[in-house]
Amino acid sequence: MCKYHQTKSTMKLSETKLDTNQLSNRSSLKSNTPKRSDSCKLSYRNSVKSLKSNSNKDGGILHQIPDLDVPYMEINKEYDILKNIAEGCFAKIYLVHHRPIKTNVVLKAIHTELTSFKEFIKEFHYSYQLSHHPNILSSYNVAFQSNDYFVFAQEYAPYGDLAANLGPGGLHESSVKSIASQLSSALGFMHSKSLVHRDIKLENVLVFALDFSRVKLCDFGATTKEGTLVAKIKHTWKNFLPPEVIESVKHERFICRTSADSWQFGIMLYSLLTGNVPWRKADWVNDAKYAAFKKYEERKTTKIPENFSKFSPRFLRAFRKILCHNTEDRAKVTEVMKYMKDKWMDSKITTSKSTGNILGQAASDQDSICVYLNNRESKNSLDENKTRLRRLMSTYCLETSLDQNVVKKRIWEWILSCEEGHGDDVEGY
Ligand SMILES: Nc1ncnc2c1ncn2[C@@H]1O[C@H](COP(=O)(O)OP(=O)(O)OP(=O)(O)O)[C@@H](O)[C@H]1O
Repeated sequence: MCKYHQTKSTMKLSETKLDTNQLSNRSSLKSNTPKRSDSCKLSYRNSVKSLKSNSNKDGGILHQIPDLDVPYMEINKEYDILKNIAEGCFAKIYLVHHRPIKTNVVLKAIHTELTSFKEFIKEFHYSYQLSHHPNILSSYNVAFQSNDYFVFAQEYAPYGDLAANLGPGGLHESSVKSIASQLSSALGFMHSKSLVHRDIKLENVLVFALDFSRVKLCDFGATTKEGTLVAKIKHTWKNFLPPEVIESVKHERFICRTSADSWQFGIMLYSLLTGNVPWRKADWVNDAKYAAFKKYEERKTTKIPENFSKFSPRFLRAFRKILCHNTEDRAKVTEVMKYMKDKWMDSKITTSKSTGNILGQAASDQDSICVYLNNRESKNSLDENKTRLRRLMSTYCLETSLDQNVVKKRIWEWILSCEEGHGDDVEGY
């Protein structure tokens, strides 16, 4: 069997055929350093063993980001690029064919100007170490630098991400339950190791079966140990940010908690069930939809907010707990499992689920629009990405027929307004 395709339970680093040792002919990044690929392998073999046997809450060795070096190699030396799958805010995602092993894998290539080497190693470390969970994307023990990119290898998700699979009316309740249970398991696993993902969104869940019976969490670029002081992640949808993050003072750090993942998980469930987001921003002062929900969640009114009226009373209870404003009282991600036997949508509600009624609000969320357009348009995205972007925007009920000159102007305004705070969006270790 191809070593890339071994099941996670049997995948050991010593058996991973294409590992950094196989890149040993390539010059080390720092020629005066010892052969770092050896220490990388050793370190990881130990840590995988420890991780499996380590049941204590602090995650043990998982939190020790190794002091690795990676070899230099040009991608085309061993790989044929088959497809540019996507461009995230930080990374280019390529489907490639690895000639020596004759197999297809994905390379995530992060521009060296967009990340530090330390941050890259941190993402690679968490991606690799969490890989043995069945609902977490498998990353391989392959990392290198190529020209201006830090690169690591992952398995390929044939059906893209959840955003690309979500229509305007949302998914069927049974599919959402299946996705919810898999993500609850993946996130519950991370939380049991005191790790916070910090960027739960539709684009970070990859689809391996068209009936959603196999989905996997990806993108551990923002993953952080619980309790660490962090700054806001700027390049993400504001709709998904929890209130405590929205409320955090600009440029000031805050303590990262697993409750933030619970919140984003709750917003994702809403999005999957409805094809919409519940509000533009969890800011009760400036967002009427969130203000109405907060009042209901805090039992200051019995009036169900209009955009929540389509859910069953039982699932409304779940939403109240997972979208609880108070982080101390917010439900854990695993709480959703208690509701698997209940109906989630209210069958009495017959109105169409697909009304894009937050267009007015969402279209004014220029940061969200610009983050995406800036990211994809300015990098000469492929048509495929543009289609995906349009689909994604329609999922979030964002205007898709924008005047491109207006868009460009907004992008530049946004870039200029961000420049001042650039570099604040990544936490320290
Ligand atoms: N292994 C994979 N197989 C298929 N598609 C993938 C894979 N990894 C990533 N993608 C696609 O590429 C997109 C971007 O990937 P990823 O989130 O890792 O990059 P990023 O630059 O860190 O993203 P972000 O913009 O969220 O910061 C994903 O949303 C998904 O659509």
